[in-house]
Amino acid sequence: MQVGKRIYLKREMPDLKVVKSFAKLPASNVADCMERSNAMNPRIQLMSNPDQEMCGPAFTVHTRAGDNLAIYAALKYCHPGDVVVINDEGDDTRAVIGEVMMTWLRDQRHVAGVVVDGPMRDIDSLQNWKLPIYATGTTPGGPYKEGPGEVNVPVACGNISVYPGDIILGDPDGVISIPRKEAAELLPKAQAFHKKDDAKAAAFSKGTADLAWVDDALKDKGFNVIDDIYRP
Ligand SMILES: O=C([O-])CC(=O)C(=O)O
Ligand SMILES: [Mg+2]
Repeated sequence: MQVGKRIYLKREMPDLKVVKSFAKLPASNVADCMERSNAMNPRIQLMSNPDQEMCGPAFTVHTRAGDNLAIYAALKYCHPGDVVVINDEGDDTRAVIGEVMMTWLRDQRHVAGVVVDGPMRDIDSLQNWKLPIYATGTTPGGPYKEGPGEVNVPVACGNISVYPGDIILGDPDGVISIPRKEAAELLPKAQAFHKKDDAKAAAFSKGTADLAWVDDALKDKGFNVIDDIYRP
């Protein structure tokens, strides 16, 4: 089989009940429960105007820099509820997707979202869409359609490894990837963390939060609290 031109139609899939449950949690809380890892680089920006979180199994695409033939293959083969995750080899000169392809993904494939580690175009219209769309920016520069590229192989997106079938969760903060095999075990921890985080915000609002630990940490790490002004 020709490496660089493999299009896998099948993936190991996550438990879809688990996927649905993650959709109710902030991406930040879930990432915190993975030792604060697995959050994509902030160059991956929310470009549309969704009214709910993006959550679904990754349908991955590795496309050649500035080329979108492999993304067209994904258009053919992806499924309802998928999040299409695209690695564009770090190119920032050409948009590899725009309104025409997004219209198909929304209306014919009913995907849960699209994440492109590269530029897109037709933002004038797409910025108002409810479909969650993440990309690094926009350019009118268009893509080639030559290949090579691959579908449903491991990809890097926003500096994070994404395997086909990993759970992709996105909200206005950005996007995280949850490893498929660990997702069910992580879910209750993330739900408990989220509850605690809400309670924490309430305690900070009322002034009942206990910040004694800050003094301990500063002392422990050798900080000096100086009752004087800074003099150059
Ligand atoms: O021309 C392309 O392949 C990408 C594009 O603008 C669209 O999907 O609307
Ligand atoms: Mg277009």
